[in-house]
Amino acid sequence: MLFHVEMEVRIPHDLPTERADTLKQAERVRAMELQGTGAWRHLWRVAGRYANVSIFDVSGAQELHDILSSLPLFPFMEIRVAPLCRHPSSIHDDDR
Ligand SMILES: O=C(O)C[C@H]1C=CC(=O)O1
Repeated sequence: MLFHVEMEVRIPHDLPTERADTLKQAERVRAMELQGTGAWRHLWRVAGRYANVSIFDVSGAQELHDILSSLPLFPFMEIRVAPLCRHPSSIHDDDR
């Protein structure tokens, strides 16, 4: 099942830089792992914002929640999720 996910990162200004950098590095490693498994199918930076737009391909809402809530930056992210289904006019075979 596909989900459109938008993540906005809001790291508090009083979080020590070292801690923030460690979390960002851990997030990067985890994001790359999840892309490798196919669960995190697409990842784009939103221009001009510390935000991304992503497509997740997971079994359902519970798996998506488990993945998102275990991300290192999860405590500092505002996340919006939209479930996706196939568009009848899509010409792409992998839109499901
Ligand atoms: O930078 C972000 O958008 C937040 C997060 C998502 C992937 C990653 O590496 O960090």
